[in-house]
Amino acid sequence: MSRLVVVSNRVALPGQASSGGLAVALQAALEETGGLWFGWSGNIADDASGQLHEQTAGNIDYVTVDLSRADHDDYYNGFANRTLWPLLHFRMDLVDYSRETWEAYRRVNALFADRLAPQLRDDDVVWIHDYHLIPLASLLRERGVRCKLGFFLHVPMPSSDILAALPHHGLLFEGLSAHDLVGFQTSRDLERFQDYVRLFGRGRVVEHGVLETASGRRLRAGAFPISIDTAGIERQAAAAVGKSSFKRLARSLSGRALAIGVDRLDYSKGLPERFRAFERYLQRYPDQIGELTYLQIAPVSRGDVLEYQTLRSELEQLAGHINGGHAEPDWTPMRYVNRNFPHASLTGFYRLARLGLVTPLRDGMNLVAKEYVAAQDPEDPGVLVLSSFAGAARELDQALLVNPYDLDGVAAAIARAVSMPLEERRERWEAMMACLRDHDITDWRRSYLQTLRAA
Ligand SMILES: O=P(O)(O)OC[C@H]1O[C@H](O[C@H]2O[C@H](CO)[C@@H](O)[C@H](O)[C@H]2O)[C@H](O)[C@@H](O)[C@@H]1O
Ligand SMILES: O=c1ccn([C@@H]2O[C@H](COP(=O)(O)OP(=O)(O)O)[C@@H](O)[C@H]2O)c(=O)[nH]1
Repeated sequence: MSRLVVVSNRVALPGQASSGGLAVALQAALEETGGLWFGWSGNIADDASGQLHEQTAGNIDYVTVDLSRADHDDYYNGFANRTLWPLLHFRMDLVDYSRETWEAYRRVNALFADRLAPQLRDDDVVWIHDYHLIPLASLLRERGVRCKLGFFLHVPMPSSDILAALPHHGLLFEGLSAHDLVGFQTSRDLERFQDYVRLFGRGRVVEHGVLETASGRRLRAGAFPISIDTAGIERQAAAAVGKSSFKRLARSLSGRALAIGVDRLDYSKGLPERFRAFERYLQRYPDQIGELTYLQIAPVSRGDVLEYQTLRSELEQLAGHINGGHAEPDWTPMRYVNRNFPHASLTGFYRLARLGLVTPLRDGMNLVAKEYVAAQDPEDPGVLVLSSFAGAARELDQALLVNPYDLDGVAAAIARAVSMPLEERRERWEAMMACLRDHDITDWRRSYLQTLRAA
């Protein structure tokens, strides 16, 4: 069997806490097959980019690259997270484009190609991940790499009119054609990409899932919804009940129900809207006052980026406002925590929560939604309130689906979840769990790699 080489900006190095879905999912996928994981080391070097680090843990070899402060600022904080991230999440109002950060993005991709190419063998299968590394495959081909190259986009693919607003969009997205397979989270993302190729990319859709570029090269494209280690999360959640973190949280609730949200502190996650919807729930359902405590875990993410700093201040203000206006001497409606928790604790928190609140404005998939479902007690499962704009909503359609912009609708879903009878909770949970058992992380990895190998 050929070696699997995974390439991503974020690498879950052994012993490091990581709160992003990509790192969590790739760790699980690589543990099954072994292979090489290549990406950014997480270090910011004083002088130049490019220092390599190598280590091995279990069946995974890690090769990572340091970035200089300037490259990190312009490539990661800049073009990746202030240009592409908002663009791909339908937020043109937040897109900040400059030629300087675009050049840095290309420079860092070229650096990755320079460092990775000598490590590759012709029979490797290379799987490149996400918007940070769109040009990498064409740069590897320029360096003589001949092995299979696949790409997976973890974030949404927006409408082609939005993509076309990006200067140099042609140059950027044509780079995808150097792959043998391009994967998306949902069939909607795939359809929107095909529209782009047809309308703006000077290419054509030969048939659904087969594209021909302007230069005549053919590639495959498909939808491969990412998932979780369903059985592992089930086991972890059942075991978490005996842990002190679970018991402390349970005791602190004094018999009240718990609603939980777990999100990186990111504007795509719809946190201000969710906080406001929770306040709307407190205002509209006075008979339920004091019955539900809302815990929001929101580890700080991309904290050097202005928009994320502004969001953090906004959320602190909102949480203070909601608690100031609605708390009782013996009860605080919401708890807002900026710490990162390991899965061993999180899965217990999910299980304790009667209600999982996952209401992003846009999200490629959202693994938290899937983890919340997998962590439930089959005898007494909680209810998932899920945004229709998360990729996960395509599969978890037995959740209470909401429009995160509709605060009254989200408030009503919270009230409904609090009082939902056990029988209905079980029915909904069983349907969602059946889907997660059939489509877990192993299924995702296998179906993508089988398609890539056959492409
Ligand atoms: O690496 P960071 O900048 O710290 O950000 C964390 C990750 O965020 C994004 O995750 C996406 O991937 C998840 C798994 O497929 C998906 O469920 C979620 O909807 C996406 O937002 C980002 O795409 C990753 O590259 C980051 O590592
Ligand atoms: O304190 C935390 C917060 C989040 N996560 C994990 O980070 C991932 C978040 O992935 P998701 O797809 O929901 O969103 P992303 O952050 O990748 O956009 C999930 O596996 C969470 O369990 C974690 O381990 N600890």
